[in-house]
Amino acid sequence: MAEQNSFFENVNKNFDRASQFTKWPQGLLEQIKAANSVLRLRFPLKRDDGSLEVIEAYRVQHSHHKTPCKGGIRFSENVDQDEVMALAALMTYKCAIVNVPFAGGKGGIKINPKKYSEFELQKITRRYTSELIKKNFIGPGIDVPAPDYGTGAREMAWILDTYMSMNPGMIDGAACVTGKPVSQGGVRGRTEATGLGVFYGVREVCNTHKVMDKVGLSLGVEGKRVIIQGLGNVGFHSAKFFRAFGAKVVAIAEYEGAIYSEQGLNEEEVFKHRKKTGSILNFPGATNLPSSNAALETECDILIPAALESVINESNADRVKAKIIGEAANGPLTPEADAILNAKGVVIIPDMYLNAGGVTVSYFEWLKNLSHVRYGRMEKRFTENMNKQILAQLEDLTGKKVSSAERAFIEHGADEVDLVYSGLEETMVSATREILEVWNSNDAIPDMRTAAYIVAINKVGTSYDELGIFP
Ligand SMILES: NC(=O)c1ccc[n+]([C@@H]2O[C@H](COP(=O)([O-])OP(=O)(O)OC[C@H]3O[C@@H](n4cnc5c(N)ncnc54)[C@H](O)[C@@H]3O)[C@@H](O)[C@H]2O)c1
Repeated sequence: MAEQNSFFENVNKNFDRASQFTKWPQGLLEQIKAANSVLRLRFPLKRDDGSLEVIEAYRVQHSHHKTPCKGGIRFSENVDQDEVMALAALMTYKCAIVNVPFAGGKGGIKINPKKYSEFELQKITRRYTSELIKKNFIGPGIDVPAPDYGTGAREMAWILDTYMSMNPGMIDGAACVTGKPVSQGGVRGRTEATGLGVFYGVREVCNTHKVMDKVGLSLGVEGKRVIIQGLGNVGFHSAKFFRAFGAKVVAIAEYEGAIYSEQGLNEEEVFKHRKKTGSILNFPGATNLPSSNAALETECDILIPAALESVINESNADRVKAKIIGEAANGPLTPEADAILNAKGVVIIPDMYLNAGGVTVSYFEWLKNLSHVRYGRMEKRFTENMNKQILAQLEDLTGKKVSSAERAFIEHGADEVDLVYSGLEETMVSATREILEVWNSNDAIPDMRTAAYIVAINKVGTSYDELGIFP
């Protein structure tokens, strides 16, 4: 097997393939690709047993064509500078595609969070935040972190508290980080946003005749057999929405193994079982697959890798049987796997926009924090009846059923979660259509990933073009 490229090289390889379909000069393309600012940190942690350990961490601001930079913070043993640069680059392209006015950033701390106590994790997070503050790598208008692999609302609250302690009285301070608990300025719907966005994006692709004819499947997600890799934040919520909208989750993989059930798995029950027993295996009514990776190679309509990068590569791509792959994780396919699967006619819905639900809803949270408004429930009481009438009239007028998010929004009034869901749905549907339109516009564009990169490069390129080059 040939030596694998690094993750950042893979991102740039995809970029280069797409850039041939754009009009931008080579120099500008090189600037768009480059990771502008890379912060490499080493700091000490005093562990609970009194010993000292050196912690390795990064924050990368990939681009500054818009501010602030935006991107999650990952806690994982695999973190290195290259990975964080790649993830930050993907954030730049992702934000451009979904028209979120941020540039890409990403952070990473090279730890396995399971090996540290809660107190130690808090110390690591707070020290990391203080380093970001000192180096001007965090702030509502500078760079705004969010959750990613291995982190969640708890860590975001620690970041907020550290930021506010070191910037007392700052009126917009809550906007320094997103994905916070709702009680700390977070927004309802952020936790499930990435998984819901994955669902909306895949559903829109599944509603497209051209794609479904190509892969030989009937229209719609209903009844489709789905496999999910990784039952974390993104995988769990993707599974939840696929099931809720009539698809069947036939297999779920975690790092310790994978389970299969032709009848379909309930992700909530699987999650509880894993919590109780410490393993996904031996779930009542399901069969254990021979290995975790076997799930990737099991027959299904839609495969959702929602764990980590490069899980589908040259060594296993030809055994993948899915007809559609929805890249919920960042970079789950290497370019070699991409080529093998494209040659087999598989439709791959690319990470750089499919998992944009998180950053889209983070944008809503950031706006909420800056505007100091509360997307409240007051309006709900006053508008409920009126909205029911609007719903009936809308269905009469258009002669078709309104979407579930529209229905929720209209029936229940301007509830925060409804606003978030409908905003997210509109964003994902428009982005999918824009990418499919570019893909269909030129037979030489090989796949959806290339089309998505073309959309992103054109938007970032236009920004540079209009702003001019300083000085
Ligand atoms: N959280 C977000 O809002 C968000 C947004 C955009 C993209 N993403 C991407 O989605 C992916 C998952 O992120 P997350 O936030 O859900 O992380 P998470 O930590 O909540 O969950 C990841 C899960 O994957 C499992 N896993 C790890 N290796 C595995 C393997 N080899 N096989 C099967 N399962 C494995 C882990 O045990 C964990 O349960 C990452 O690539 C991340 O960058 C996350």
